[in-house]
Amino acid sequence: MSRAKPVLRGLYAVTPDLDDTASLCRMVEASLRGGAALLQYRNKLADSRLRIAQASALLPLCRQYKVPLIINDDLKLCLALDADGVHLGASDGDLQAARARLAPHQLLGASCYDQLELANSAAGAGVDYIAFGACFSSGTKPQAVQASLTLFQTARQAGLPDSVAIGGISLENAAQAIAAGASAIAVIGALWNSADIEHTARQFHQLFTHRAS
Ligand SMILES: Cc1ncc(COP(=O)(O)OP(=O)(O)O)c(N)n1
Ligand SMILES: Cc1nc(C(=O)O)sc1CCOP(=O)(O)O
Ligand SMILES: [Mg+2]
Repeated sequence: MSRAKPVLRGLYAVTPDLDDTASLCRMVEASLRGGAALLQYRNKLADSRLRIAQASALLPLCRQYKVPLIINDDLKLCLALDADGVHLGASDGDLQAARARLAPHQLLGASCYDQLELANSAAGAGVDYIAFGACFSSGTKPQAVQASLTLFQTARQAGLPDSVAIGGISLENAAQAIAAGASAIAVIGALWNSADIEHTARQFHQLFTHRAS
């Protein structure tokens, strides 16, 4: 049976660098209860054994909530687990080669930073979404380049794939990124550092359900 491609809209929760897998799963489940639409497994501090263990633990949780699990950086891990997609940045491998190895239902996302040229070439390589950032100043990645919110509308008008806003997204500024044309908002700090992850995820989610488009 062929599997449909997930819709890319809403809160895109990106995991924190946690080595305690049980805590990670509890936090992720709270975000899923709150309505996270996509989950990215990203752990920049874990070795490959821990990454395999954590992604393997998150996959059944995501399946239970019918939320796609996207693996950051690691196409091989995505393929080994039959996860729902992979996110690649500029130094994480060739997008066209990744597209060729992924099944049609698996998502491919690409970081485009502040560069429309990268978005154009990512689109040519067959990505499902492009990500622009940092949209705001990011505590997680303070060195990230700043990306203008005008990129979202320009990308949309150029017929490029759906775009994700990342970098410093909070409950205070997320509506600006959505109004600018972002289909999804990728969040680390403002979600996982909040006192009530489920409630915070729900508030992000509601930013999408309370508007027409
Ligand atoms: C949705 C999304 N957008 C951008 C990134 C950043 O990717 P990259 O530039 O490869 O940096 P790292 O996340 O690998 O540090 C992302 N992960 N997700
Ligand atoms: C992983 C990442 N990539 C970025 C980019 O600009 O490409 S900004 C970023 C960090 C996002 O974390 P927070 O929501 O805590 O700012
Ligand atoms: Mg990367």
